[in-house]
Amino acid sequence: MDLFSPDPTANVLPADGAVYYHGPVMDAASSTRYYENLLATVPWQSDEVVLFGRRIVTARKVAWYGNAGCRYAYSGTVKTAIAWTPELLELKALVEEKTALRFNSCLLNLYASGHEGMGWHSDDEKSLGPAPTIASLSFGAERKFAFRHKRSGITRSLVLEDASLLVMAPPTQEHWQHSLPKTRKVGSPRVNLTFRSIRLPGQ
Ligand SMILES: O=C(O)CCC(=O)C(=O)O
Ligand SMILES: [Fe+2]
Repeated sequence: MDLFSPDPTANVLPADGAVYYHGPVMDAASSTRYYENLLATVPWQSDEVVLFGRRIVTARKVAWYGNAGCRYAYSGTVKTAIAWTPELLELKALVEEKTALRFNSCLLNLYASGHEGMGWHSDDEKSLGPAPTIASLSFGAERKFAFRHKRSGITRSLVLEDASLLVMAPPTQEHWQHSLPKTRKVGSPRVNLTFRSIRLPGQ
């Protein structure tokens, strides 16, 4: 085995969770093709979140794709998923093959540069169920990704490379928060896709 390639069976976290970094999961030509397709074709929009009772418009842009009928209650608004494109279905199939899991929706994030990031949070919305696995695919600029344990405050971080896959398995969201820190060192865009499984009404 190449000493420098990540071991997808090694847990990034020391306790209370399971995070696996697969490194790049496709060749450079494919990743450039997906990156350019996503930048150009996704209807990117600023996200609106309610924080301490105030409405905040984020610099980061988002889009939410999913199976027909996927609705998602999130920070005071209800979102309806956009129908999968052929490219996103290809990426979903790749992620499902790597994780041996199925996903029915995907939240896409666009960070124009290192001036944009995402603060500490857990992906613990009720609609994800009690033990969600989140699979995160990254394209474009390399960015640092950090974890912080909710009780002890200990942190772990890693660099998410172009075309890389990160899998956050249960009970990670229960005990850890994650963030994408802002940085002055990055001047180019990063696209991130987080595949999730939303529980639909009646399930
Ligand atoms: O951009 C990332 O890598 C993380 C995105 C994230 O944490 C989220 O969408 O919940
Ligand atoms: Fe998240």
